[in-house]
Amino acid sequence: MIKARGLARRFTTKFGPVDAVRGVDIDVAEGELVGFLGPNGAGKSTTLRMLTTLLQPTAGEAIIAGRDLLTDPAGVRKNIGYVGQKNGGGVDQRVGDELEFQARFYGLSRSEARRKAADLLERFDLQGMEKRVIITLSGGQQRRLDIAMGMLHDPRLLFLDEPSTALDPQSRRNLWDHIKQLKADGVTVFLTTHYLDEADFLSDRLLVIDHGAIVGEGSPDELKHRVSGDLVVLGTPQAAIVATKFENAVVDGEKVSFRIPNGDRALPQLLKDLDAIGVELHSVQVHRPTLDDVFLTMTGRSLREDANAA
Ligand SMILES: Nc1ncnc2c1ncn2[C@@H]1O[C@H](COP(=O)(O)OP(=O)(O)OP(=O)(O)O)[C@@H](O)[C@H]1O
Repeated sequence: MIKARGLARRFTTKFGPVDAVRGVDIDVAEGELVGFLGPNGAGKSTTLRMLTTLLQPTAGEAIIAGRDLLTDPAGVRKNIGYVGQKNGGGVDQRVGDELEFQARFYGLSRSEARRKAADLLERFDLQGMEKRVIITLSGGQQRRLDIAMGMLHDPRLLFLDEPSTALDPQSRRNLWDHIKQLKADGVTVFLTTHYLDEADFLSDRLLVIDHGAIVGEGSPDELKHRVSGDLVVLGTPQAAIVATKFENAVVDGEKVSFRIPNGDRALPQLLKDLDAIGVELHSVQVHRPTLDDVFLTMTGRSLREDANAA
């Protein structure tokens, strides 16, 4: 669905050139839900704007939904949906009017537009809201309406830019369910996010971008396994002795922690070995690595801190 090679964008500013995206390769198969994860300023929006024809790349090429980005941008536009960070349509319009107006814009007849609007309102849990003025909808309802508008022409590939920004936790979960449903309906989804929980929950596969370059790729679980291993924390009065057995072990009073691959599977043998050398244990915990551990290992920075600072 997406095959991009060496896609790059340099901005010229009065302070000199800014290489926002430095030659990225992106492959997305039909039916995948791919998360594009990175901190603020990493180059997510710039990449997305290039993939959706809104911004001309300074180098590289791409085939999007079967069309050539450089030679057939109109063809790309016809075959994709794009939901930006601030869509909203005409905020002083009524929900139903706006959907029908946009549907007519895509060439649907009046009756087809009405049918399509009703269908999308139901699909995105907005039944009965036709007559509401858009600005009176809740944040979550407005986001769902934005996505409904992006789906008016039944694109097989949908781009979502930071879909759940500024939503409360309950609305975010609800929106995520709708995004998962799109995938279940066969739509290929490519979304940008700087939220670890969103990337983890939604993505079949993640592309991690930092400073305009892709620094990691894989399913959330693959990335977590590959980079950090599981964190094992043992409570024992002999913490210092246990620490000598593991590389990178950290002792904190009567606690010792260290990382090992597949901690849950390794643990039974490990406990037997410790017992054999007379180590007395009070508690045992295994923590699976988080995507933040992954990001920290890849870039030396915590994405959580970046996200909190945003
Ligand atoms: N029009 C522009 N002119 C100059 N620099 C730009 C322009 N647009 C983006 N940049 C710079 O390019 C880099 C990447 O920006 P981009 O908006 O793609 O990041 P992002 O990952 O989407 O961040 P955010 O999550 O904040 O939207 C940043 O350093 C940004 O300041």
